Parts: sequence; structure tokens; C-alpha cells
Amino acid sequence: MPYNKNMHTTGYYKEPGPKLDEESPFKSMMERFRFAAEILELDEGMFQYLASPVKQVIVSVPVVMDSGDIQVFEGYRVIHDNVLGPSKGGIRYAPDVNLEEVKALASWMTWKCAIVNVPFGGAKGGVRCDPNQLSRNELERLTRRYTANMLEVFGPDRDIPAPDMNTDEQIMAWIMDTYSMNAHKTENAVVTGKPIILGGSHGRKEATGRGVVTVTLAALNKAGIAPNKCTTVVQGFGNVGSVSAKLMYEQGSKVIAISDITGGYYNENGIDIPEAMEYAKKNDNSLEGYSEADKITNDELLQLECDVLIPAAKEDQISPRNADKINARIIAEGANGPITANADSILEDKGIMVVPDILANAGGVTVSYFEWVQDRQGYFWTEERVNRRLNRMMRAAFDNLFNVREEHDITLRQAAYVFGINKVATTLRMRGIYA
Ligand SMILES: NC(=O)C1=CN([C@@H]2O[C@H](COP(=O)(O)OP(=O)(O)OC[C@H]3O[C@@H](n4cnc5c(N)ncnc54)[C@H](O)[C@@H]3O)[C@@H](O)[C@H]2O)C=CC1
Ligand SMILES: O=C(O)CCC(=O)C(=O)O
Repeated sequence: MPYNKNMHTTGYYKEPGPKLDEESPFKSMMERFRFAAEILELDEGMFQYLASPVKQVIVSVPVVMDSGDIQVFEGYRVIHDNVLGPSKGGIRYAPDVNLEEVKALASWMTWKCAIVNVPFGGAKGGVRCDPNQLSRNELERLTRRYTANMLEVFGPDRDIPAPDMNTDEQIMAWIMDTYSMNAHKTENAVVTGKPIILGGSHGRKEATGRGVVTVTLAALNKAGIAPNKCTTVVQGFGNVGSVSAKLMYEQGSKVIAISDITGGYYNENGIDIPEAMEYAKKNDNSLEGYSEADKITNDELLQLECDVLIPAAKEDQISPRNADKINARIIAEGANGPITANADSILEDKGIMVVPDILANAGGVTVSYFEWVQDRQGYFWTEERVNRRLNRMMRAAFDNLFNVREEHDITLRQAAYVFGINKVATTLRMRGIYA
């Protein structure tokens, strides 16, 4: 029987879902999933299968702090699906990480990998901690203990972590080393986003922002706007936000505002992004005190009039609370889940083209795939080759979803869910796991 949202579901996933807040990434993911399930006429069993993660692991992570005291953190890894291949997805360190959030992020990875056509399933992990309060040694002990507790989950053919919020190349290096020590051999393909000297790929660090800009240029082209005539606003100035801002700046776009956790920085004449990056680098990765622009709030930044808005910080930034005040023509979601599902129709009514996260930020996992391939072959590519292939795959994914959008007369986000879910469901039926 085809899935229908009024149907009583009897399996693991029950409407309206376990203890969800009014707005939560998991709720947003499920609302969009349901829409696609109806278009695809997924039957109840398939709906249940794809709505339920394959594995959810919670570990306690005891760490001896520099003071000698023991502090216990909670760590998560959710494998949403592994039907297309080993599961893949980042690990984030943040004080508010929780299982529901990681479940949403893991499912997004499944659809994202399907959309860019990389042979991976979806996963995500996190440790509930405030990395700003930890010394480097504490961070290393936390990372190694989390990895030790996940030895049976991770593996180059099983589940392959990568960086996400507040995790970087150094943390990936500690994960690789801990896993390798226990495997009694060097296993560099167990993690991606590593330092190049340890088997990392050229271009991985910039890949997510590069992919965001590739699809933004494609969207600008559809809207008939020249990149060197457009204005851009970027929320978040970490890995994804700063690279997106820099590459839009290099395209000749006037980047009129940037932001981080300390607030927004606005200059109507445009911000010199390489200079702002230099400032942040010297200032502990913070824009605090940046004086070449006026200080505004992150809320004000999101409402600025611009051609391109790139939310590249965190989830739930645009919701019914502020969606009708958004003044952008195109939104390219650098972050995962920056727009809540109940804001989608408000933005659609305003005629804003949204390039959804599971397409827009898929450049990271695409180059992670290249890194995994290089590690397994022991043969490493030039940066030029990585970037060329990345641009080609992102552009192909954009064009494909644009066609799906036109075929069904739906939004680009809905097209992304329809395509991603259909691909996983079709693979599942062929494998015969689902009978
Ligand atoms: N790093 C990667 O390769 C990928 C990251 N993403 C997503 O992109 C987003 C950002 O990730 P990264 O750049 O890696 O993280 P990051 O930790 O390098 O940077 C996060 C940035 O957001 C800022 N920020 C945090 N809270 C904020 C708030 N409330 N308001 C404004 N700014 C805030 C931080 O100050 C920092 O500038 C996340 O949603 C992540 O899941 C998605 C795909 C891949
Ligand atoms: O590079 C990867 O494997 C995953 C990146 C990630 O976590 C994401 O796309 O959200």
C-alpha cells in the first residue's frame, strides 16, 4: 500500500516522531521525506525502512582532564543507511549535539551521497562537548577515546568519518592513528579530511565551499544574474563559510556581509575577503573586532537585501520567525539544515530559489570520496584534477536535479529528496534486502 501521511504507521518510525521540538532538524528532514514518499508512492514498508537508521550508537567518553579529574562526555554515531556502500559522514563537537540532531544529519548524508553519485551510505557522529573549553591535550584524549569506543563501527569498508563543525584535519589525524594502532597497520582510508601528509586529498579542505560556489554559479546562471554583478551575504566564517565567501569574491561578487558566532559584519561597498580571512586566522579563527565593516547581528545579516545568501553556520537559522523578511534572490545552503521545513513554502511564495543543503554542500563528501579512492589505490591526484572532477560532479548533480524539478513541477529541494530517496529505494529493491 503506498505511503500516505494519514496512515497509521506500525513500524519503528511512528508519527509524529519521538519527542520532537516544534522545530528540529529531524522534524524538518521527516517533513520533506514524507513529501517525497508521497510523490514516489513508496509503500509503507519501504517508508519505514528508509525512515529508520540502521544503527544508533551512544558511547560514554571518559577523559582525564589536565587537572587530573575525570570528565565523562557523551558521543554518538548514527548510521542511517549503507545500501549504496560504506556509510560516510562528518563528526561534530558541540555543546548541544544530541541523538535527534545526529539522526537528521545522518539521513541527509544518505540522500546527499545518492545525489552526487558517490558509492556511500549516510552517517554522522558527534561528541557533546565545548571544544573551546578543552586544551589541545584534552581534545586529543577525547578524540582517541571516542574513536576507541567506535572501533567496531568505523572502518574503511564500514563507516568512514570526516570533519564537520569544530573538527578539523588534526582531529581526523588522531582518529586515523587510534584506529591504525588497534588494527596494527596504517589504515588511512578509515577517515577523510586528513592532513595531506597522512594521505589526505588536495582540495578537501576547500571542497565544501567550492561545491557551494559551483552550484551558486549554476543557479545565478538560471536566474540570469552575472556573478560579477551580484551581491553576496555569508553566515558563518568557518571552513564552509569562509571558502564560499572567498570564491564568490574571486568571481567578482560584492560580498557585503559575513558573520560568525560573534555577530555580523556589514560593508555596503564590499568586504575584502582574503583580508578578513587573514584577520580571523590571526584572531583565533574569530571575526571579533573586525573593523573594516559595521557590526550587525546575525539576524540582521540574514535579512539584508542581496542576490545570494549563503547560510553556512548551523541548523534552523531561517524559520517562520524570519522567513518573510529574507531579501535574497538565491539561497545556497552551505550548512546542513539552515532552513526549517515549515519555512520552505514562505520562501517559495517569495520566489526565492533555494539550492538545498543535500546538493549545495555535497562538495565535501565528493572530495572525501576522492580521498578514500586515492588512499585505497595509494596513488594521489593533483589539486587541479580534484577540483576539475569536483566541479564536474557538482554541476552534473545540479543539472540533474533541475530536470527532476521541471519534470514534477516541484522545488529544487523537493527534487533533491525525490531523486535521492528514489535512488536508495531502487537500489534496495534490486539488492533484495527489501522483499
Ligand atoms: N566541513 C565540511 O566539510 C562540511 C560542513 N557542512 C556543514 O556546514 C556548516 C558549517 O560547518 P563548518 O564550516 O565545517 O564548521 P566550522 O566549525 O568550521 O565553522 C562554523 C562557523 O559558524 C559560526 N557559527 C556558529 N554558530 C553560529 C551562530 N549561531 N550564528 C552565526 N555563526 C555561527 C562559527 O563561529 C564558525 O565561524 C555545518 O552545518 C556543517 O554541518 C556541510 C558539509 C561539509
Ligand atoms: O566528507 C564527508 O565525508 C562528510 C561531510 C559531511 O559531514 C557533510 O556533508 O555534512
